[in-house]
Formats: sequence, structure tokens, C-alpha cells
Amino acid sequence: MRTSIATVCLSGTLTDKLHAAADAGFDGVEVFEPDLIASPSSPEEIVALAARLGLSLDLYQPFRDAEGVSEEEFVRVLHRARSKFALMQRLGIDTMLVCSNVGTATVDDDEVSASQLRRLGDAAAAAGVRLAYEALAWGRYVDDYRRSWRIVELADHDAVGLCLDSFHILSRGHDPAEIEEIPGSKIFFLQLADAPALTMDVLSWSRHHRLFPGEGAFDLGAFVGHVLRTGYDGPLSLEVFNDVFRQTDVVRTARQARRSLTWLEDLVETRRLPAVAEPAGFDFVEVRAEDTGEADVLLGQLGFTFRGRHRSKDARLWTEGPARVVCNEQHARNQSPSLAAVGFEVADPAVSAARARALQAPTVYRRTLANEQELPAFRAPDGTEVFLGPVSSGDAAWVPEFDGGQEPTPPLLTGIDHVNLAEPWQCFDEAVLFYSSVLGLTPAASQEIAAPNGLVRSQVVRSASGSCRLALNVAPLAWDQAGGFPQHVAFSTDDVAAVARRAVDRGLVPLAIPTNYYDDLMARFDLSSSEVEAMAELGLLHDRDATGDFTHFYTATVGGVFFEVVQRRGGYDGYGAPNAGVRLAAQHRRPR
Ligand SMILES: O=C(O)c1ccc(O)c(O)c1
Ligand SMILES: [Mg+2]
Repeated sequence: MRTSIATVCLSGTLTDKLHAAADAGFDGVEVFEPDLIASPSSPEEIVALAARLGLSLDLYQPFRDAEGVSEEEFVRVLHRARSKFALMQRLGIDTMLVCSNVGTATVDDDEVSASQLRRLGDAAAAAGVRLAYEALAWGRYVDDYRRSWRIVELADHDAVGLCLDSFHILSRGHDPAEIEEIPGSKIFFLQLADAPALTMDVLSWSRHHRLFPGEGAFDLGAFVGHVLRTGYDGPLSLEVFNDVFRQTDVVRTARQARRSLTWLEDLVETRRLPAVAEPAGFDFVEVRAEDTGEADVLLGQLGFTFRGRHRSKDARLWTEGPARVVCNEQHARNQSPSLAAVGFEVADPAVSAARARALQAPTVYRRTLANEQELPAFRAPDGTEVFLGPVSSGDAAWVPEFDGGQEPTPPLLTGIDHVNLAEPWQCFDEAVLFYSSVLGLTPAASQEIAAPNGLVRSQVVRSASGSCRLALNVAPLAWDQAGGFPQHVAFSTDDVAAVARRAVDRGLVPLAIPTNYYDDLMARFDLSSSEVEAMAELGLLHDRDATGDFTHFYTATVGGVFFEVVQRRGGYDGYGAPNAGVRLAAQHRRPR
């Protein structure tokens, strides 16, 4: 299918936007009128630039407050429309988007709106252009696509059709299945936007919080399916009003936008992307620093076995059961410890890598010597290096590349439960799309956690089985001054108290949890004071829900990394959210 993007989605000047759209591989753009009006380039110069970039100009938009008006007002509408039709001729654009009236409508009557659209259609046809009528979710009288379709049917004019915009339909909860009753030839244009599930007025939701498909809560796959079954054969066009994308790098946003359409086309149409199952689990995590020593100490205290040094790289491996941590000092001069890479076990790394490339994920190159396993790797929007390895039972195939270490002992840890990543604020939505589209993880609902210095927005992307869970966090800006929001790896166990006891015996000082927290635990749960005292001694935190419970503890932070150990019981599927604020406050008291 042809792809298009509204210039309003992107930052910069109109020419910046055209360059970025072409660079990302879009076929065309919707020209958003304010971008043209503010541009020093003449319409002819814009046409020439678009032609040089191989972009078509697919839509001129928006034309506001056109119907449902008094006849006196309609005279002015016609005057305005004729001058825009002349402009469209100069731009070589054949379709104009006409929004349902939000400002000047005084007549709530389908016949009146239809008659006015019909007369606008006559003027449009005379200029060789056509009109795509769009019901805005906050239109004064017309705020439902079914009503806009009735009006277009009544107008009964070859130059008057519909524009369907997923946001206006799905934000209002209107059933998109009825789109299939509209003939595809009367759908002149299709605009696509996703959005997070928010409870707020629909105008603000639309103007500030739209997202690219796959980044929000709407079912765009089903939506586009309904539209395609009408026979619609125009472009899939993105129209995303978003406060972040207005200020972030235009080239990067355009690529993110194009990735979202690649993902969506694959869902609805041809299944062109190599199909992958969700990851089976984590292969490894990597801590990188000029000197990872403090992390090595924590891992030893948590019970990890030192398995040796890498044959050809400045890296050490620690394992405890299937949990593997690489401490990498290669090419890390002046870096304090950070979580640099996460390896995933996938059914077929070559297929997963082909999918990642098709989704324009940037490749990470690492030197691999003969006899070393080559794992394909890609850079996530947040900078994390994502490695794709085969599913292993026991040690991964690359483990023997490390030697000079000890034999592993019977493990208390059962694996990596989740990895918690810090997302630069401008990368968050892109990261959700990356991890879900490239790896096949599924986004869960997002949460907010109150830290002493601001709200942390947190969203989990995970495999359905729970074998792979990533928590993506946007930290308040204050953390940047404090050296960055710490990232962490949570290991799973069936006996968290035993792991904590062993760690404390080996010198670990767990993150200190206040007495007030334990008083509250006793108030909320049926726990005796001796049980709670035992927990306090080991820094254990606790949570419960209807299905089970969760006990966990945290290490101190080294550089930008700390570790957590968690024990899930019953069907508990969360992450101890009520405890996250307590943890953040404790970390805030201990500046690194
Ligand atoms: O927010 C608006 O005004 C607006 C304008 C044009 C559109 O296509 C749209 O969906 C919204
Ligand atoms: Mg729209």
C-alpha cells in the first residue's frame, strides 16, 4: 500500500519535514496548511522539492468550519474554498480535507450540511479537485463518522467523499465495523493515529497525545482491516499530533513513523515481515564500565559463580543457574557501570534479525573472532544493545568462550525475572514500538510511580508467558542531574529469604527500607511482628493480590545499575508496584 504522513507529525520547517519523510521511505505527505503558510518557499518550490524527493503531495488540510452554517456565512466559505482550490492547483494536490464544523455551525441539519457540501463539491469539481469530509470527535453537530457518511450520501456528489481518521472514531468508542457498509470509492482518504487510553476531553487528547500505530491502546489492525475490506485503495496516512514529536529529531521521528506503518501493514495485509514468536527468555544482561568491580562484588554476594574471562575480550562472566551477567570493560573508558546490553533467547535468531532489519532497527557491530558465536544485535531507541541468541537449556553456547573461572554450584536463582530500563523522555513511545514490533513483546498498561523528585512513568512490555519482561521508565528530569535514572536487573528465585540471607552473610548491605514501611505492611496484611522483623533485617519488601504474593529486595546502586531478587508465589504477575515509591525514596536518600 502507498504510505503517507501529515507534515504536522514532524518537527522543523516544511522543507525539513519533506526531506525527513522521503528519507524514511514514505511515498507521500499530507500538507498541513499552517506548515505551508509559515514556509518561505512558494508552492511551486514545494512541488519541485517534493518531485525531486520522489514524494507525492496527497492531501491539503484542514479546511475548517465549512458546513452547517447560515447561507450568509456560506458565501464566505465558498470564497475561502475557491482560493484554496486555486492554491491546490498550484500544488498539484487533488484532495482537500474538510473537517466537520466546530466553530461557526448554527444549523444542526443533515440536509443543510449536505447541500452546502454539494455546492462546495461543484466548486471543487470546477477546479479539478475533490473534498474528503471528516467528522472531528468534537465537531459541534457532526462528531460521528456514521453521520458524516449520511451527509456525504445525501450530498451525492462525485467530488464529495469521506476522510476517515482512526482517532476520531476509536477515541469516541464508535464501532469501526460499520465502516464496511461504506463503498470504498467514497472513502477519499484514510488517516491513522493511535493513542494511549486516557480519560480526558477528546480535543486535548487528540491535539497532544496521539501516537503512531502500535504505540498506544487502539486496535489499528482491526480498524484498517475494516477500511481495506471496503475496497479503499488510497494511502495509509499517519496524522499524529504529539507534543514530543513536535520537538524531537525530525529524521528519527519520521523513521519511527515509517516503522509503525511497516508493522501495521504486516498486521493487516501481506504478512511481509519475517514472523517471530515472542522471546523464550533472557539470554544474558551486560553491565559495562571502565571498571565493573563494584558490580562483580554484588554478583558474588548474590551467589553468582565467576565463570571466567572472555578469551578475546575484556569481559567477565557470572552465572547462577540460567541467570547470566557479563561484566564488560571493553571500549568503556571513563564509563561508570551501566546496563548496556540485553540478550534474548529466540526460536530462530536469523529470522528475528531479518525482522529487525525489515523494521529498520539499527545494527550493532561487535568484533567476533573465529570459533566465537556470532549473535545478531540491534540498538534500541534508548541505546540498549539487543542481542538475539538461540534458546538454550543449561549454559548458552557462548559460555565456553569464557575460561579460568569456577564450576557453578547448585543455584538458588532461577533466572532473570525482568529488566528495568531508563528511557530518555523523547524515546519512550518509540521504545514501546521497538520492543513490541521487533521482539514481539506485548505492552501492558502504563503506571505512574511517585518518587521524591517527580513522577516516574513506567510501562511493562512482556511475553505472554512472562518469560521475558522489560519495564520501560521515563524518569523526572531531576535524575539527569543526579547522574541518570538507575536501571536494574531482577533475578527470580523460589526462596528469596535464603538468597538474601546468603548475600548478607557475604557482606551485602541491602537497600535500607524504613520502619514505617513495615508498620504499614502489618496494617495491610496479616503478618506477625516477628515475620515483619525478619523481613526488615534482610530489607525484604512484600506485596499481595488476589492471586498470590511477591517478596523482593534490592542491592545498593553501583554507577547506574542495581540488582533486585524477586520471589513470585501463586499467580502474582506484578512487580511490587506499591513498593516502587519506597524504593525510589530510599535510592534518593543515598545519592550515588
Ligand atoms: O485537531 C484538529 O483540528 C484536526 C485537524 C485536521 C484533522 O484531520 C484532524 O484529525 C484534527
Ligand atoms: Mg484527521
